[in-house]
Amino acid sequence: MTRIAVAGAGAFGTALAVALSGSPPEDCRVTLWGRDRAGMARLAATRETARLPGLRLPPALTVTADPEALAADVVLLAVPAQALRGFLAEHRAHLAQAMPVACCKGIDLTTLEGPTRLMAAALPRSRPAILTGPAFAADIARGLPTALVLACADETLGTGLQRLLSTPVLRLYRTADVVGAELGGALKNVIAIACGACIGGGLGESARAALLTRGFAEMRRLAIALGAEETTLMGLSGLGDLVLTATSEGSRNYRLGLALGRGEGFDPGVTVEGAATARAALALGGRLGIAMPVTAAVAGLVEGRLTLPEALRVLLDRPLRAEI
Ligand SMILES: NC(=O)c1ccc[n+]([C@@H]2O[C@H](COP(=O)([O-])OP(=O)(O)OC[C@H]3O[C@@H](n4cnc5c(N)ncnc54)[C@H](O)[C@@H]3O)[C@@H](O)[C@H]2O)c1
Ligand SMILES: O=P(O)(O)OC[C@H](O)CO
Repeated sequence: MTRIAVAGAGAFGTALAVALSGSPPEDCRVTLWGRDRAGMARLAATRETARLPGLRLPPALTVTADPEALAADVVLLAVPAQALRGFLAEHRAHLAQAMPVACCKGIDLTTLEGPTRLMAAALPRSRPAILTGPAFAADIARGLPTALVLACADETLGTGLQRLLSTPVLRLYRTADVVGAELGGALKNVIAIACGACIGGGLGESARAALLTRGFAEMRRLAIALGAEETTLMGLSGLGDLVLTATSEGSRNYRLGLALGRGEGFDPGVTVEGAATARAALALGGRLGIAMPVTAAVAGLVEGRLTLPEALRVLLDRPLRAEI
């Protein structure tokens, strides 16, 4: 019997748990763990969650707030990237024997490290993996067809996880390029905020295409300098996720951008990974001497240091250059 635990009962964790328990491989049990005891008791009773309206949890899915559930064979970590370090520190003992799979997209603002480095530091005996790519939780939960990428440096473990976590409609590709997969997922959120601000500010779809493309060039530059392979960035986690997130109001990052562009407020309780990651990526770019003008504009916007017209002027006033 393989025990899969999903840690984090937000939109993505719940969607993954639902997808995996809807058609579990033989001899597999799926448990959704959340930290909020009252909330998890309510979820167990009602089988419904406000995070995914209209969804009913399948009967095969166990939900709990008991941290013992984290002592599973495979644990999918679907907590926000900025919460991952704290989560790992708090639950290190339970996770010690597990195969951890990051399911979050971001760069930790304090350490400037991605989820798999944080996992390797907290759980030194583990071989961390990451599951990422273009998919909204609501689409996965509804059983719509989606494709993600599973990255693990150990090819045997990666192949096992790919089989375990694929379903008839959730198709997993595999890569050994963990750095590329996690940076593709983290950095696309920053560019999605820029694209949302562009549309929210009435700058037009042509400007958005330019931002998306030049933002992608920036993503590739930083990721490759940090050890990623270019092909990974051209795949599902990178271009694929950027296209989804930078063009859809289903994305929270894009919606934050829309609000910034329109000069409207935005609920600070909503998980928007790109806001902190813009600052982290800018710091990494500074450390490596990599120009990141779109990321700098996003960091300036989210911190309130720049208005949209100011950010636009900075981008347009840059010296003319070759397209690389
Ligand atoms: N929602 C999506 O469509 C989607 C798709 C792909 C990837 N992701 C990624 O999944 C991650 C989680 O996003 P989400 O959409 O589930 O967000 P969410 O806001 O819906 O849920 C986050 C959950 O994490 C829990 N949490 C926060 N800090 C915690 C901590 N220290 N310990 C334990 N639990 C904690 C919260 O209580 C909440 O239940 C993000 O990195 C996001 O980029 C989301
Ligand atoms: O709602 P967002 O902006 O966090 O995007 C969700 C996923 O990352 C899309 O792949």
